[in-house]
Amino acid sequence: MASVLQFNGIRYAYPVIKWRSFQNRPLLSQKIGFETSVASVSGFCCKGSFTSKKVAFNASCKAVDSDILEKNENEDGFLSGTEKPFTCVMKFGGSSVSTAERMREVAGLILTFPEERPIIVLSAMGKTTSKLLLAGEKAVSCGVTNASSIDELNFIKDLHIRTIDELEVDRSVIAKHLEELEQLLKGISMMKELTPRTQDYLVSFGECMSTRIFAAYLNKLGVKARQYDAFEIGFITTDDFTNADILEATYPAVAKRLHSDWVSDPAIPIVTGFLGKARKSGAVTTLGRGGSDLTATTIGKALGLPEIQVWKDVDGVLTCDPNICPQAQPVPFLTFDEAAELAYFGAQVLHPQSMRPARESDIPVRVKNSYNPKAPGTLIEKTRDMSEAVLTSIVLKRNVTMLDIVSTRMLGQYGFLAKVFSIFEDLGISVDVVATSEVSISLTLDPSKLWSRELIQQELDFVVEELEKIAVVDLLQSRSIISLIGNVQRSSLILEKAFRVLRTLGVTVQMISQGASKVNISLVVNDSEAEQCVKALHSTFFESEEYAFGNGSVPALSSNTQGL
Ligand SMILES: Nc1ncnc2c1ncn2[C@@H]1O[C@H](COP(=O)(O)OP(=O)(O)O)[C@@H](O)[C@H]1O
Ligand SMILES: N[C@@H](CC(=O)OP(=O)(O)O)C(=O)O
Repeated sequence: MASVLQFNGIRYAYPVIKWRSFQNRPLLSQKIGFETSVASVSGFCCKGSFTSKKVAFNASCKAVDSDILEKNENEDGFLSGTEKPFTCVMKFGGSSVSTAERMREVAGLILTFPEERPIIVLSAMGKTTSKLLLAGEKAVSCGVTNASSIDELNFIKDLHIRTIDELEVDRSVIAKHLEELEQLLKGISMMKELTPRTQDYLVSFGECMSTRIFAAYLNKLGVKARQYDAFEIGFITTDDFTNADILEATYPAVAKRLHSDWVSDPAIPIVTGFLGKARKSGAVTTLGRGGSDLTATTIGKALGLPEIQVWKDVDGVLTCDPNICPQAQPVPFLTFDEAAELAYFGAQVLHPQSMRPARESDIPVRVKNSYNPKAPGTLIEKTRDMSEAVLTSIVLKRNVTMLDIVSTRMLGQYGFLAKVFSIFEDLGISVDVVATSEVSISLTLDPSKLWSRELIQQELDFVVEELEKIAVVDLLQSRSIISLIGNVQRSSLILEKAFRVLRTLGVTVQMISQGASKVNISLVVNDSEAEQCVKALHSTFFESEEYAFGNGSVPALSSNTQGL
């Protein structure tokens, strides 16, 4: 028996007989500790319920015919030449591949699952991206003669050459990139200018080098791997340098390229995270800091994969940033909406846009710890049991600008709101949190937009000037947004508890907003008080005895993880 799915014009045949024979084999998920998730993934690996479950993984996949290729099956029950090449995408962040030792461990982790055929997405090694950005800034003012001795350049060279030597792969793998990187910094110092376009090209060296080293290392181990620069294989983006959006054309292009290469010469793809190619200019773009998560979910959607894994240096998505609350605990389950909101409101652990492709194609995302693979991690899916859920996570976004805008009643109510938002639209500024009354609006401006567009005081002054034509405006800087992500159906309970905490601390909440997403309540406070508030809120919601996730306990470790 075989099933055939059609996706992006490619027909995939699934070996149902073979898959059924996997029934007694530990699943990937079990092996790395996803015990309670087995119910959600069992459909794609075995149980004979393949046809319906598998199709459900990707709405774009279309069941074409279930028996038509039956006669083409080989002895194993596999269809020769039409087997679906990849079983998951695994993204490893900078912290997972920061040294030669870490690269060895990640390779070992991948090889723990010989039955899987993953696509690997890698970020730049460790803090390479931040160092490249700093090197670029220094190059602008250091003078051509000093460009070669910029500290960050030498740090990056040392790190990569040391890694190559320790992994015993050939230095030639990245020699050209190191040479070109130095030339580029000299060019920047000559021009005394670093445009967003050049900046993206500059930081692309990080991912281009880490993937080349890792692919060479796998090949040295005898595991056939092929390196890919995302901007060469169909990642098409807008021309918004430093924060580009992925365009729809990416999905079929990437699927076609990875699939056809596999068919002609099977090898594990090692793809650069974070990078794309601008549709109009053809230049290299980046997807915003942390963008490799988005690369991974884009590949997951493009190929209709059953699972997307993002491997980090923490035990999953936590109840709070562990740098603020060291007692933060992993959240076992999240919905796409919760994860997106959490990321959007500042949790560094996931890229804000990364949930979109996964949600659109309904592919589960797992957040795992490459330093602690036995930890169950976080499973992100479309829905979860919210019956007892209260609060999932607390997120802090600092350095926010807030505007209080009070109408001078020159316009009617709807005219007033429309005019205010058209001013922001014209200036291309995103608004984060909004609270309105008939004659006034309080809102916060998205700080990431401010950074990426270098929205300086002058531009803020211009916004105020425009708004002052119709309103009295108060510009309030150094504010923080505390986002309470959870079950907003229980907002009374959340707010009652939260305000008790804030009253005890003597903190005044300057704005409150309950998002239409129904998973987020945002509170605006002064920057100087924010961290103390988050700690106290975390202690009340997550460290007291009455706390429970309300969605089942953290999945217990599977006995199959013992070998890891
Ligand atoms: N709610 C949260 N849950 C987990 N980690 C968080 C959270 N908020 C902030 N973080 C930080 O995010 C880091 C992981 O994200 P990131 O550095 O982008 O990982 P990677 O580089 O491995 O992709 C953690 O080390 C942690 O310090
Ligand atoms: N290297 C890029 C992209 C990325 O996703 O990195 P990480 O996975 O380490 O967050 C950055 O630092 O932003």
